[in-house]
Formats: sequence, C-alpha cells, structure tokens
Amino acid sequence: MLVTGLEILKKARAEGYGVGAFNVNNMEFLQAVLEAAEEARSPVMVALSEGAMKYGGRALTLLAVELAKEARVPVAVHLDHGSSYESVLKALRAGFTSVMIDKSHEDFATNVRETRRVVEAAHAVGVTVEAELGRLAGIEEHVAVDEKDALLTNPEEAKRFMEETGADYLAVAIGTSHGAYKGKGRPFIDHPRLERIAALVPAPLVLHGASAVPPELVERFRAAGGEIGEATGIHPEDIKKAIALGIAKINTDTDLRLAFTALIRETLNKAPKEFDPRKYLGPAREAVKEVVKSRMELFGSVGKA
Ligand SMILES: O=C(COP(=O)(O)O)NO
Ligand SMILES: [Ca+2]
Ligand code: NA
Ligand SMILES: [Zn+2]
Repeated sequence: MLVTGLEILKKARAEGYGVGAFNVNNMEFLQAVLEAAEEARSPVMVALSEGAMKYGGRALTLLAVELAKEARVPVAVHLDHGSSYESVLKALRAGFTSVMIDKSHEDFATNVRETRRVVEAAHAVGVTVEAELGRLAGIEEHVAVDEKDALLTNPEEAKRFMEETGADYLAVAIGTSHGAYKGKGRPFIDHPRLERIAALVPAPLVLHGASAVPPELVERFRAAGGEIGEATGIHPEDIKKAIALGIAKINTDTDLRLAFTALIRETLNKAPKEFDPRKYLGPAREAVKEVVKSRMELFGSVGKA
C-alpha cells in the first residue's frame, strides 16, 4: 500500500530498525525493490532523484506510484535530493508520498526558509518532508563538496532547524559520502555526534551515502570488465550502530548500480551472440533484488511490514 514516508520512518525509529530508500531509474530496478520488499515482508522507500525523474519520465513515476498502491507491504515513493521548490511540486503532482528538499549547501537561514516553504506545500497535500543539515563529503548532486568544506551536522543547530522548518525527518552528515569512493579504508562514522543529534531531534534520521560497496561486488564488477578504483563503502557494523542510535532511513544507490552493471557485463561477455534485452536485463534485475534483500536483513526491516 502507498503510504507517507513518515508513517514508515516513525515506526522504524520507535522500534529501532532501519528502512531502505533504494534509488530506481528504470522498470527493472523498481520491480527488484518492490519484489524484494514483498518477499521479505519489509516496508520500503522507492527513491527517484531528479535525474531519475528526467530519465524515466511518466513511464517511471506512474509505474512507481501505481505499483506502490498495489504492493502488499507499505511503500513510500520519495523524491531524492530535490534541489528546488519547483522540483518538489513536480513530485507532488506525480503522486509521490515523500519529498526531500536538499538545501544543505546553502547557509542556515536560506536552508530554513526554503525547507519551510516545501513543508507548507507538501503538508497541504498530505506528503511528508526530508530536509538536510550539514554536508556530505564527496560529490553531492549539485555541488562538489571537498573534505575541508564537508561540514558535519551540528546537534544544537539540528534541533533548531527541525523546530523552525517543521520537516518530518532529517538527513545528517556524520561522515558518509555519495558514490563508490567513501574514503581510504573504513570511513570514520561519527557515532557520538549522531547520538547527540538523536538526543535533541526525536524525528527519524536519514543516512545518505550509506552503500557498503562490498569487496566481492567490486571484484565481480572488475572481473566482468568493469573499471573501478580504490572503492570503499560503509561498514555493515557502522550501519547497525547508526540504526541503534536513531537512523531510520538508509539510502542505497551505488550498491544497486554495481550489481546491475556487473551482471549485464557478465551476461554479455558469456553470450556475445545474445541481443534479447530480457536475457541480460533479467539477471541484472535479480542481482539488484538480492542486494536489496541483503540490505533489508542488515537494517532489521525484514518482517516489519
Ligand atoms: O545517498 C544516496 C545514495 O548513497 P550511495 O551512493 O552510498 O548509495 N542517495 O541519495
Ligand atoms: Ca545536500
Ligand atoms: Na533522500
Ligand atoms: Zn543522497
């Protein structure tokens, strides 16, 4: 059933488990995420970035909202990294039930003003809002944030931010970053900082840049002909600890992309004569589904639907 993000995340934080927000760009990713959720009896958030909305158009947004309605588990359809009020309005018009307005690269006052404007519009139509305070290192969708500018979330500011904006859940910067290169070796996750934020912010907390980039998947990608450098993700133990401290929504995109692409390369390498797309998109869809299921196991959301 199609529900709001807050309905899913409030329960998750209260009961101490995490819910995956999985980025989708096409039909196969969407099917993989929803099938995994139904088989695992897990609530789930289907996330579309602005790029995904542009790439898939109504073929993707209509499909996501309609399939979410038909799903046998709670599903929220979420705009990931909304960069403007207009972009949020498009998602609201498409029937999304959760929207992120990401103004974390702006100054505090601007972030508050822009976020509050989105909260008013979204709440008017029964949709809940994710906001962000603090900056992830690495590449954010619209700004390149290098290490020295990466500003981790200030707990006291976060409290004030949530009170002044009325946002429903908060994306925090505690050391993660987007993509496959999250730092040398095991990225440092500032759990003490998260604990202080969670003590001051009762709302569900969101972790971006949370992909594990597992070595076996990186190897599989390379073995199939993919080229990738010194790739590292967030250690599963650091995810579990973050969930215990108040993280309720965990964004996963890179792991799904690596799995999908590795399988397509593998299938095409093995069958150079193949030109039926279902023969290489199908196994890739299965691979994404397996990654989604393993993430749900790690987050503790299996059986929570
Ligand atoms: O935060 C993410 C995804 O992060 P990853 O690159 O670690 O999958 N999307 O908003
Ligand atoms: Ca941001
Ligand atoms: Na998001
Ligand atoms: Zn993100």
